Amino acid sequence: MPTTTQFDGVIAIDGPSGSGKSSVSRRLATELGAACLDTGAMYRAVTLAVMRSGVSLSDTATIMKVIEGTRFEFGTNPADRYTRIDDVLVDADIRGPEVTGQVSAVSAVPEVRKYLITAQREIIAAAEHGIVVEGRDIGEVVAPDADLKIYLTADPAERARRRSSQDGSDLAATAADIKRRDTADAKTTRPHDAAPGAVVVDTTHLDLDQVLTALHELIAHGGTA
Ligand SMILES: Nc1ncnc2c1ncn2[C@@H]1O[C@H](COP(=O)(O)OP(=O)(O)OP(=O)(O)O)[C@@H](O)[C@H]1O
Ligand SMILES: Nc1ccn([C@H]2C[C@H](O)[C@@H](COP(=O)(O)O)O2)c(=O)n1
Repeated sequence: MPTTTQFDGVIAIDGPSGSGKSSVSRRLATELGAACLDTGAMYRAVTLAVMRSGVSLSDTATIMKVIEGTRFEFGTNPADRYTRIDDVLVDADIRGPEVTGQVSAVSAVPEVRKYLITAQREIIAAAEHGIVVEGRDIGEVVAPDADLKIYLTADPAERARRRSSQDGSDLAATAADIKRRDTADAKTTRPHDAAPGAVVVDTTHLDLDQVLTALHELIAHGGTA
């Protein structure tokens, strides 16, 4: 079992789709007694709200009216992470194929990013006992002064294998979807590159316990390998 390390700062975890950001962030936050923020869930939630509204993705002004008129809530307790839209839990809906197919396009709208980055910084500032924040642009854009920046990655084939064994999806279709999303996300963020100052953790040959052990060692040594 990884050792528990005292930490009450900000940890940024970025990486491509399926690299293990959510699983690792939730466990790390639990072991540190910190909060955790899934920024991908935020992009997914606004995507769902926009899709439900029927607004065209090219109509930025109306998209923003929909988003600003919607109540979003994001739970940051790692034991009880949730996403609500207008008081209704939407965790299953935001991870379904329809939202996954549209989220890169909505995330590419600059006004949407500005809105969510402001919200993310507010949540980070309000965290009282440290926070682990996961996404694609945390170490570079959202929290460039994070105390520790991690770039979590794994071979695309291994990422597809993990995702497909998690949800029972067809391996080839999952690999194609991961590739499509990495390519689409690369137009907006840099899922293939570590942020300046980030430590690269390649998990291709590491299980979750080994990843957690590596992260606790990094925290204990001030972010150096
Ligand atoms: N080191 C690991 N070894 C084995 N399986 C892992 C490892 N890390 C994550 N997994 C598994 O891989 C799958 C994808 O992980 P996870 O959802 O945490 O990735 P993610 O980077 O948050 O993905 P996305 O960006 O698509 O939300 C999960 O089933 C998770 O349990
Ligand atoms: N900081 C972030 C987080 C996520 N996104 C976009 C790109 C992803 O395809 C999508 C969903 O994220 P996931 O739940 O798969 O981690 O949201 C982003 O642009 N910036």
